[in-house]
Amino acid sequence: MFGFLKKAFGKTNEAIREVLPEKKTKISKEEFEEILLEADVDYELIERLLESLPETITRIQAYNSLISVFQYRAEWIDPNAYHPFVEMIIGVNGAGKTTTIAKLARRYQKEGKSVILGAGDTFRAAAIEQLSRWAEKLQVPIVATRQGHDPSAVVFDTIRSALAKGVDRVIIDTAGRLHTQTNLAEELKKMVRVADKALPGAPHRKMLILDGTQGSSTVNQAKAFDAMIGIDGIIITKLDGTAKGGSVLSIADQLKMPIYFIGTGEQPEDLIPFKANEYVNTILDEIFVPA
Ligand SMILES: Nc1nc2c(ncn2[C@@H]2O[C@H](COP(=O)(O)OP(=O)(O)OP(=O)(O)O)[C@@H](O)[C@H]2O)c(=O)[nH]1
Repeated sequence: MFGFLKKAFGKTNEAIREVLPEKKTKISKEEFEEILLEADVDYELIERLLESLPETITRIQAYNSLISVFQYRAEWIDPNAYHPFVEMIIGVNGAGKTTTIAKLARRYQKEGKSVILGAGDTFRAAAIEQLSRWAEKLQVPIVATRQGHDPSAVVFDTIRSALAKGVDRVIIDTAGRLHTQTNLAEELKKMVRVADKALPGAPHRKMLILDGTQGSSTVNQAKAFDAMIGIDGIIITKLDGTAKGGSVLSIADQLKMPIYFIGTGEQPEDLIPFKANEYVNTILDEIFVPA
């Protein structure tokens, strides 16, 4: 797992090495500040972190400082607590929703769970096609209608089909953009209401997909979606292709929501559970000489 994370943060680690060509046992406050800036951590957060640190910083001190960002109370949702477990995948177009749905489906299959997909982005024909292709590749059933049809009908049919067939996990795609933001909010709210009608309590998890290459600016997107329907958790994609790995800290700090997974590539296997301690250690391994 550690190796996977290292690979995912390759570009961020390169950026750190530019600031600090050689690993050290202690670093100065200025060096720590520069490293965090280079990794795209929000400046206001950096200032806060530096405030409580001494002029020269050891690994333990840096660890305690960075890990503190993740120490907020958040409710973690366990898919195994529900049958079927219904999950809605939310986010702007291009964030990586479709690919992430494929990754989740593959992951659940590996856990021995049966999966059904719902093609709830009926705004774009391409989205329906793309998800259908993944369904075929992964050999999972999919409920899809034609472009322009009501996505809430897809939600209802997908959940009912899961109930009828005893499927374990339901993953529903949603539109990332409609003609107006108000339309999008109304559509997402209706999808949530209809899910609850099909199965009281559903959807159990509304998962937001954030594009890691967009850095800390994704925080505003997240707040907008959270205001619309309430977000239960986050997946950050494309961290493998960017030096902005530090944005995870800003996202955690500002949203205080569970970060469930990070996307580390374009293949269905490229999804790893996010663990704050591994993340912090991956960054610190690049700064400090091994103890
Ligand atoms: N390197 C990398 N690429 C990713 C990752 N996740 C998604 N992508 C790529 O990002 C692009 C957009 O992903 P999609 O899954 O199509 O995104 P979407 O949010 O469904 O976007 P639309 O299809 O435009 O709605 C694709 O080329 C994916 O292969 C990731 O974790 N790492």
